[in-house]
Amino acid sequence: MRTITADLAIIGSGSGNSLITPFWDDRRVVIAERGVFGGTCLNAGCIPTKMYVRPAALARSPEEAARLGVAMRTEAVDWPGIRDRIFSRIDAISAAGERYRAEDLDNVELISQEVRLTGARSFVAADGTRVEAEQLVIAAGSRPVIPDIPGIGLPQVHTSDTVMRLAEQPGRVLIIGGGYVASEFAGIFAGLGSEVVQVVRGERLLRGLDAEISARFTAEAGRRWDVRLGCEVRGIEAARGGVARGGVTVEVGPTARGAGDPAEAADRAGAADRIPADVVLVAIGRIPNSDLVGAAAAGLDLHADGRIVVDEFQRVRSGGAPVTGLYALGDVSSPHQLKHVANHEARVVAHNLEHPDDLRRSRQEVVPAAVFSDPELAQVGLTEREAGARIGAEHVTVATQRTGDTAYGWAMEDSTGVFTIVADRRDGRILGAHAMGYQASNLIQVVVMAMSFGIDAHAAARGQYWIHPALMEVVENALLGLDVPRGPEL
Ligand SMILES: Cc1cc2nc3c(=O)[nH]c(=O)nc-3n(C[C@H](O)[C@H](O)[C@H](O)COP(=O)(O)OP(=O)(O)OC[C@H]3O[C@@H](n4cnc5c(N)ncnc54)[C@H](O)[C@@H]3O)c2cc1C
Ligand SMILES: NC(=O)c1ccc[n+]([C@@H]2O[C@H](COP(=O)([O-])OP(=O)(O)OC[C@H]3O[C@@H](n4cnc5c(N)ncnc54)[C@H](O)[C@@H]3O)[C@@H](O)[C@H]2O)c1
Repeated sequence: MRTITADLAIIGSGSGNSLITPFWDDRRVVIAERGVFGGTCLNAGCIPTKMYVRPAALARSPEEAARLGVAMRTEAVDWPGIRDRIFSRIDAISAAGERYRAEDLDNVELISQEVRLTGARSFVAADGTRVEAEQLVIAAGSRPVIPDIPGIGLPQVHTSDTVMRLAEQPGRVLIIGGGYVASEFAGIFAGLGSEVVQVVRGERLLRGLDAEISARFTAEAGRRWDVRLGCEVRGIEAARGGVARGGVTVEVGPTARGAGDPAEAADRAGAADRIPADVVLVAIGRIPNSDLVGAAAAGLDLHADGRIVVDEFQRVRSGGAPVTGLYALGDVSSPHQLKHVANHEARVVAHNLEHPDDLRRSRQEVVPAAVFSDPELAQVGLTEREAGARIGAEHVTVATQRTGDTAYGWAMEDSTGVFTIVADRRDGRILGAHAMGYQASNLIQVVVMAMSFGIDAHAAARGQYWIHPALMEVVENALLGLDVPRGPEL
């Protein structure tokens, strides 16, 4: 069997692909990829989902237009056309990236197979090819969790990996889960006109977000699609006729968990709905692919949830100590599972590979996130409760601005948008922000910038002009609503 000796070996072609900088032009690099080249974000994650979000927003715009006195109608949604537009672009980028790595670069070898670690800086591919490297990076990502439910293997059951490539738009989608993926797809399918039933174990959607925003979003989602809170899927069966295009029947009942006494638990277990659906989407979290690379067998330290343990320089730990020349980045090691975090870590690792005597730390203090659902959500930093626990509730000041109470909100007749900022009342330091509504992911970036560069709330509000009457005045007003010390003004 062949053994390749490399200066750098990378497992995973998502964020890992960006590590091959010009520095490696005269050095030997191996990159292994078991699936589609380019990883999750490009092929089945951020990019295609957001390319569906836009047509979904357009398709549901008649509802908003009617509020403003414009009568519009969505004539039709061309799912195959939308799908093919999205994937003709994406598949071409993936194929070109693969070709470039496999054929155009003499110093890079692409191994299109699953590989498993045989040591700290070596691995073996499925066909027996061995790779021994001076430095190795594990950028193996994560994959959807599949629950152990009867019928889970039916062809109508999908994950985010497959649901965007359906041959036709489903009439009715049943979505299991209340997190990011579930809430984004619920918004997409409902916007495009599919009936959506979202089955959630807890009492709120997106429970990881600020409690107020999560409660407001749960209420908004319930107005747009059928949200079954406190429920679980007990089984999925192929429908015997009745459901168009060979769908399924899904048994959904209240969660037995949390029922106080056994009689109530028994009642809950007995009650169940049988819900027909064309497609079931499972979206209950993602597990790190550390098992696929054989991280435990190679002696690498793992967190309880399967993530590889790294230090602040992204060096992998084994027996508590960092392993020289072995790094991990992205979903396989990060608690965030966000592409902008994986990209940042890849930039840090790229530097550290090239400068082993001058290591850089990855910075995780101010990590924003957005959920591109309907309505859109965004967050950064601490919630009010977390801030209270951190600095004492008496030092926390919070202001919430409704979009509907600003000039742009009047123009939109907005009734959903809110922007909340949490700060330290002693010095105006911004601790967090939580937003829901139109363009929430863009609006929050101003706060991300203030937090990243240490601009206090009053300086952010009054140290610059805010264009009037732009939507961004929502953020200005939230900043002005905080009880913080006032400094110089523009
Ligand atoms: C539906 C969806 C929507 C998302 N939307 C957003 C968003 O809007 N914004 C955002 O910030 N994040 C989003 N994310 C999260 C984002 O996609 C991930 O955080 C990011 O892609 C992780 O990058 P990565 O490089 O760590 O892993 P990946 O891109 O998953 O790359 C890992 C690669 O390693 C390969 N691999 C694994 N094991 C092996 C092995 N043993 N041998 C060889 N190859 C192997 C895998 O096949 C994979 O291609 C979304 C995720 C999903 C699922
Ligand atoms: N816009 C974005 O940035 C974006 C979009 C999609 C995904 N992502 C990333 O991908 C990650 C994974 O997304 P996700 O939505 O799969 O996970 P998630 O962690 O966001 O949500 C998982 C949901 O499933 C529920 N759940 C867990 N186990 C369950 C079970 N056995 N039965 C029923 N429900 C169960 C949880 O309570 C939760 O509501 C996210 O955490 C996020 O970091 C980001």
